[in-house]
Amino acid sequence: MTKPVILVTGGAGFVGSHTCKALARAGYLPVVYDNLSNGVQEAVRWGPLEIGALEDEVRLAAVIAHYKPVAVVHFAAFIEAGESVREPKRFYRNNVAGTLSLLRAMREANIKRIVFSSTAAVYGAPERTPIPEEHPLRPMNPYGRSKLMVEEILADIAAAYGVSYVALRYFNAAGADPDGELGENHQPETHLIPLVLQAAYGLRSDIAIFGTDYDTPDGTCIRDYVHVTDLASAHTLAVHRLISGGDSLIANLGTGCGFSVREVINTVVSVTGHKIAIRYAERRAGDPAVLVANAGRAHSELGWAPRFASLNEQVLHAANWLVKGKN
Ligand SMILES: NC(=O)c1ccc[n+]([C@@H]2O[C@H](COP(=O)([O-])OP(=O)(O)OC[C@H]3O[C@@H](n4cnc5c(N)ncnc54)[C@H](O)[C@@H]3O)[C@@H](O)[C@H]2O)c1
Ligand SMILES: O=c1ccn([C@@H]2O[C@H](COP(=O)(O)OP(=O)(O)O[C@H]3O[C@H](CO)[C@H](O)[C@H](O)[C@H]3O)[C@@H](O)[C@H]2O)c(=O)[nH]1
Repeated sequence: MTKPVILVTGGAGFVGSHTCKALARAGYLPVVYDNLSNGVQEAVRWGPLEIGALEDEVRLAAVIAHYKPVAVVHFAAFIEAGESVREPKRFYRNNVAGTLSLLRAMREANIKRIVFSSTAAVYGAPERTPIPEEHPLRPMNPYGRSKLMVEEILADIAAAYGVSYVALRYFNAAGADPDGELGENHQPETHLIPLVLQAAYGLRSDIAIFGTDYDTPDGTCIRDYVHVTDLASAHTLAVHRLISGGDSLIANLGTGCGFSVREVINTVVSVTGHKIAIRYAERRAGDPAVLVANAGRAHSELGWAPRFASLNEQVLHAANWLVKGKN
C-alpha cells in the first residue's frame, strides 16, 4: 500500500527535519519543499527533497500535483526575531506572503489540512505565566507579528473554505535527535543552548549573558526549553488529528518548566565537564523576562506529552550532536 504523502515546507531545517523522521516512523511519506536558505540537504533523509521557494507558485503547484499530499506541515519561514526588527519587509514577504502562496497552491489542488509553526513570540511580554493560549496576543517584533498574521489568515481561510488547521505555538526548541542522526545547524547560530555548547567545546571564546537585571530569581531571562523530538511528535499527532477529521486547534508546546540563562550555562558545565567563560552584556532588545508555557491544551486535545522534558537530557543530546554528529 502506498504511504500517504505529507508536504513538509522547511523540512531541511531544524524542527522540520526531526518532524520528517517522526512522520516517516508514523507511516507517512514526508516530501520536503525547501529553498535551502537556512536548511541543509543532508538533513532530508526520510523522503524526497524538492528544492524550491514558497514564492515560486509554479514550482509549488507542480510539486503538489506530482505528489498529491493529503496534508501540509508548514515550517518554512525566517526565524530570527532580532533580524526581523532590522529587516521587517523581508520577514513579512517570506513569512506572510510566502504562506499566502502556499495557501493558494493548496486551494488550487483542493488540499484542506495544514499544520503551522507558530511561536510563543505571538504573546509578547506575558501578563502571567505559565501562558495559556487565551493570553492576549501582543507580539513585540515583526517576526512574532508575521506569525500572528498567519494564524489570523488561517482562521479566516478555515471559515471561508473549509480548511482545517493546527497552529502550534512552540516555546524554545532545543536538543537534537536522541539517535544522533540530526541536530541544530543554524548559520549563524543565535540560540542559547548551541552557543553555550560551542563555548564549552572551545568553538567560541565565551558566552554573553544578555541582561542580569531582570525580575527573576537570578536576574537572567527564563525560558521553557522543549525538545525538538517532542515538537516532532506533536506535529505527527496534529497530522493524525486533521486526517481523522478533527477540528482546527491552536496549542502551545512547552514543558511548563522554566530555566534561566545561568541555569542553562550551569547545566552545560555539568553535562560536558568543561568550564565556560561568561561575558556580561546589555539586555537584548525585545526579550521578555519569563516565557513559560501552559501546555494543557496540547495534552488534552492532542494527547501530547513531552518525553524529554529534562534540561539535562536536552543539553546532552545537543552536545552529542555537536561532538559526534553533523549532517
Ligand atoms: N527554533 C525555535 O526555537 C522555534 C520556536 C518557535 C517557532 N519556530 C518556528 O518553527 C519553524 C522552524 O524553525 P527552525 O528552527 O527549524 O528553523 P530553520 O531555519 O532551521 O528551518 C526553516 C526552513 O525553512 C526554509 N525556508 C525558509 N524560507 C523559505 C522559503 N521562502 N521557501 C522555502 N523554504 C524556506 C529554510 O531553508 C529552512 O530549511 C519556523 O517557522 C519558526 O518560525 C521555531
Ligand atoms: O548568546 C546568547 C543568546 C541568548 N541569550 C538569552 O537566552 C534566552 C534564549 O534566547 P534564544 O535566542 O535561544 O531564544 P529566544 O527565546 O530569543 O527565541 C526562541 O523562542 C521564541 C519563542 O519563545 C521564538 O519562537 C524564537 O523564534 C526562538 O528563536 C534569551 O533570554 C536570550 O536573551 C543570551 O543570554 N546569550
